Amino acid sequence: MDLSQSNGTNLQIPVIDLSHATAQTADKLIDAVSRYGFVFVKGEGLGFTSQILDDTFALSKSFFASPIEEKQTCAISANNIGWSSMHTENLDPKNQKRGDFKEAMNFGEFIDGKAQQALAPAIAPHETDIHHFYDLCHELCIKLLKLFALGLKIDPFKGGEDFFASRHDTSKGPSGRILRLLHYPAVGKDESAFDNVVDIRAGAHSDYGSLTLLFQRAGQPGLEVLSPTESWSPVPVYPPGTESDAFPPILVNMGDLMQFWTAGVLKSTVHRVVFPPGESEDRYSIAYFCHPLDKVEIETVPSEMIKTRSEMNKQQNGETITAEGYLKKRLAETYGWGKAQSTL
Ligand SMILES: O=C(O)CCC(=O)C(=O)O
Ligand SMILES: [Fe+2]
Repeated sequence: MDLSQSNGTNLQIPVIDLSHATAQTADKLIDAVSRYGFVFVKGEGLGFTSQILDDTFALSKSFFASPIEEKQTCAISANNIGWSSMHTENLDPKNQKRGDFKEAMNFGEFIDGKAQQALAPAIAPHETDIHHFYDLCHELCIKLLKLFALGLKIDPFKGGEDFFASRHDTSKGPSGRILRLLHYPAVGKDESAFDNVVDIRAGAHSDYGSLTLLFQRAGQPGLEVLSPTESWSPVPVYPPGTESDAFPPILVNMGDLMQFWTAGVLKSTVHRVVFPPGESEDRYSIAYFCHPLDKVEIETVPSEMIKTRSEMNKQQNGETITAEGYLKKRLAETYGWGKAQSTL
């Protein structure tokens, strides 16, 4: 099978309304992420509004349109935060010679309301807004983590609903979470080097953390998910039934750490971003990569649904790994970063 081609089949990723979440909502979520690794969520009370999304995307657009010298003032550092220019990141080094044709701005954790890296002039005046967006993303992740724990029927005497959420409680310590603005520029028709070939903009990969939130824009599709039959399925921006919503539902996917933690019960699915040939509009997206606290030990989840498969979680030497150790290992594998500090 030619994995570079899209086959056009839609995966029908479920859309779940979190407005009045119950145990039944939790079961539906678990069903979706154990099947697809992806789920759309929407609902009242999540804090996201059309205005907030429009403003954050407008900020992203103005940052990426800034002169290169300004963007270079916040160039990416070895701890994975800052601006990465076109072709810097190669998410699929086995199959791609060149890095992805995209640029990104990664924000690490805010400390006392301050970003931990330099901010370019387009962003500096909006530090508080970015911080607010960051917080909304984290609150949604906590809500989802509680529902996952509920759906997995985690032993109430061993953390119950709070099992995952308490391990992501950022008031207790640092974590590797990242808010990422992404820009995929359109390539003019005459310059297109991609005629008749799929123009892959984010190489095939799975995410590293516990879960990822993805915000897409109307009219800017491109995400594809590798289906269990090993074909690429496009993910719509507005899945069926949401077409008249004020803004697209938020796409949630599991990261590799969550798959590892739940012994494969919750799936981390390979995905990529492709650009339609001749598309003249740039694509912008925003991702929030949620991670447990650095010092959290990724120990067996006390759930009967997971126990049977949990022995896979032991490292070869029988010790558990921390969230920080896991992330460093993955970054070192991809970028050759932090090898010296890696705990593995
Ligand atoms: O831009 C997108 O839609 C997806 C980006 C992505 O998968 C990533 O940055 O990990
Ligand atoms: Fe991703």
